[in-house]
Amino acid sequence: MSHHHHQNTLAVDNTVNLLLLGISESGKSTLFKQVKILHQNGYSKEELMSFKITIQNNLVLGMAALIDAAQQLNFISPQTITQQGSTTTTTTTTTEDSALYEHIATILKRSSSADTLAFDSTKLVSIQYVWKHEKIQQAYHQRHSTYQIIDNLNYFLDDLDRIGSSQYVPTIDDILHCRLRTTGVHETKFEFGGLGMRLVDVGGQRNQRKKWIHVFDNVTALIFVVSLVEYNQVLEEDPSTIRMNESMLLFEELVNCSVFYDKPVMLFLNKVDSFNELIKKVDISETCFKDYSGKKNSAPDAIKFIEQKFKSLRENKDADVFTEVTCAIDTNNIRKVLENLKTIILKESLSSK
Ligand SMILES: Nc1nc2c(ncn2[C@@H]2O[C@H](COP(=O)(O)OP(=O)(O)OP(=O)(O)O)[C@@H](O)[C@H]2O)c(=O)[nH]1
Ligand SMILES: [Mg+2]
Repeated sequence: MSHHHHQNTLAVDNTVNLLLLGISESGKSTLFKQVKILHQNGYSKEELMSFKITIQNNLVLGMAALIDAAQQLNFISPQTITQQGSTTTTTTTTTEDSALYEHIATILKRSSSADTLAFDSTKLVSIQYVWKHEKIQQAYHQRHSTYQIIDNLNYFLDDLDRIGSSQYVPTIDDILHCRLRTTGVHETKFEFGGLGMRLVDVGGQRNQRKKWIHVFDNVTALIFVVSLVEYNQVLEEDPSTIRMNESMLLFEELVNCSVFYDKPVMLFLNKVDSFNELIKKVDISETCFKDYSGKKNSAPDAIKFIEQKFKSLRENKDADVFTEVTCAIDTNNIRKVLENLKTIILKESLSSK
């Protein structure tokens, strides 16, 4: 095949334009980070340090969300904490309980003027105490689907001594585990097996999606990212909607619109590591897949089912949906996934005329 054939699907400058789309927290930016690790220069010390604040915010905001959830689920009493973070309980509590509420108050304390909850090292002991507390652990492992806890909170909380130290420099693993919501449009270019690639990352929350239209020109392939644990999570923007349902609606809308109708579509079923744990506790038929009649608590069966659900949404039956089950925080996994992606892109661009 001659190079002329590439021109049909690749952009005029022979660049492969890849678009990462999907709802919030599906893992788009984590994949974007992997490209930097695998195909660009990785992270310099300065770049690693720039994540320190994000990680510390993950710690304290994550803890606050967990405390809130523990109250809502009645693991700890809700009346005891005021907005200012002081305890107001007058009921008799055990010594252990009053220690817990004091530490909670310390974590939720806001610096005098600013009203945002911020990290400072004086909160470390309290974060450690509260995280280890039995009731908080129970709340965390309840994994109830109606509250918002960032995915990898335990990763950071279990390593508090390292992360809280004044000498702390974030590692690559820390970067891959931390959570920073994307706003706006981010693009990066890299060379991969003789191909020039351009990868675009956008924010997935509802209020970010109106910006997507601006990146729909000259797309080579769509990479739609779904977090497999979404079946047990609700949207932050709209707690009455199960995330997986939002993902399916969005996928259906995108793959059937004229921009992507004939384009290669890659479906990344992400967070398989967390999914493999969750599926043991919560079956997909308990939440958004009431029609699932496969083997209960079986990861492979559930994944197959979810894959079929998504695939069936594509109206263009001449076009495939290429599925990859991924773990975006695992660099070796993403190395293989990107190899497969390249193979598919090359095959597709050759076969389309
Ligand atoms: N355990 C685990 N965590 C993951 C995986 N992929 C992403 N995460 C975590 O999930 C969280 C959200 O990932 P992001 O990449 O920021 O999600 P996003 O799709 O860019 O979200 P928006 O920018 O809001 O659209 C981060 O804390 C990631 O570390 C995975 O495969 N396994
Ligand atoms: Mg993002």
